[in-house]
Amino acid sequence: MTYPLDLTNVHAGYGTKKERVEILKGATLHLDSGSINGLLGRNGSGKTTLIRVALGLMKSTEGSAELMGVTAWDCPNPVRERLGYVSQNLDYFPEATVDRCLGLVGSFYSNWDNAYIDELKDRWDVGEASIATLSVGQKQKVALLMALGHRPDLLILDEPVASLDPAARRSFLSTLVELNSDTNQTILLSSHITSDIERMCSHVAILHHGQILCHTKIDELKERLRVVEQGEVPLGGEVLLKKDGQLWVLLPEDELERNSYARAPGSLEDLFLELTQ
Ligand SMILES: Nc1ncnc2c1ncn2[C@@H]1O[C@H](COP(=O)(O)OP(=O)(O)OP(=O)(O)O)[C@@H](O)[C@H]1O
Repeated sequence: MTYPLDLTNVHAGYGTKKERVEILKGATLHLDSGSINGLLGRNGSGKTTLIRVALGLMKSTEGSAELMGVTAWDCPNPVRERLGYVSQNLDYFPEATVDRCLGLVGSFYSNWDNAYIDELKDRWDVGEASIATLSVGQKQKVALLMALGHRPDLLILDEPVASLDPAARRSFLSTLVELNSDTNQTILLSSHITSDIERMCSHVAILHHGQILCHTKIDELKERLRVVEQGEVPLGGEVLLKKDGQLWVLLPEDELERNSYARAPGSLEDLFLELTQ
C-alpha cells in the first residue's frame, strides 16, 4: 500500500559521529490519504526534525522515509510539486511585496490557482505590503498562501497557527478542513494547541522519546484508552505506554464495557500531558 507519507523506524539526529544527539529513535508514522493529522509532542521532542526527514530535507540514519511511494531524500520534482510546506522560519523574500512574493512562488507551478489565492487573501485579510513590514501573524498567513496556491496533495505545516489571533486561526483551520473535504488532501500539522487539533484533525500522532507513541483517530483514542495492570492486557489490546507499573492500552471494541479498567482522561490535552509526563 502506498501512503502519502510513510515513515518506518526512522532514526535521525544532529552532531558529528563523535558527539551525536539522537532525536528520532525508531519513529514510525503512516498517513492515510485524505486524513488530517495533528502532530503533538513536547518542546524539543523532535517534531520539526521528523518533518525535515519526511520532506527529504534531512537524511535518516536508519529506517525509511517515503513520500507518495518514493524515498523522501531523493524525491523527484513531480512528487515535490504535490507537496505544500510551511516551516517555522518565515523570513522569505523580505524586500518583496506580498503579491510579488506570491507571484514568484506561483511561477514555479503550472497549476497555481491565482483566483483561489485572491479568494484566500480576502478571507484572511491579507493586504499588499512588503514582507519585511508584516507582523509575524501576517507573515504566517503569506507563508500559508504560498503553500496552498498549487493545491498540494500533501500539506505539511510546522506550527502554522502559533502567531495567528483566534479569529484568523479559526478561519485558517476551517479553510484547511474545507480543502481536505473538497480535494481529499492529506495534512500533517504540528501544533501545541490541542483544542485546535481536537477540533479539526481526524487523527493525532504523539511523538515522545523519539518515537510515535500512538497514531490513532482522536475519537478512538479518547474512547478506547484505558489503564490496566501488568498481565491484564486483553487479546487485541495495543499497549502504548508503561508508566508507574501500569499499562496504557487501546482496548479492542469488545472489551470497552468491562468496568475493571480505569478510564484515561477525557480531553486530548489532559491525555497528552498524562502520556508524556
Ligand atoms: N540544526 C540543529 N542542530 C543541532 N540540534 C538541533 C538542530 N535542530 C534541532 N536540534 C535539537 O533537536 C531537538 C529537537 O528539536 P525539534 O526542533 O525537532 O523539536 P520540536 O519538537 O519541533 O520543538 P518545538 O516544539 O520547541 O518547536 C532539540 O533538542 C533541538 O535543540
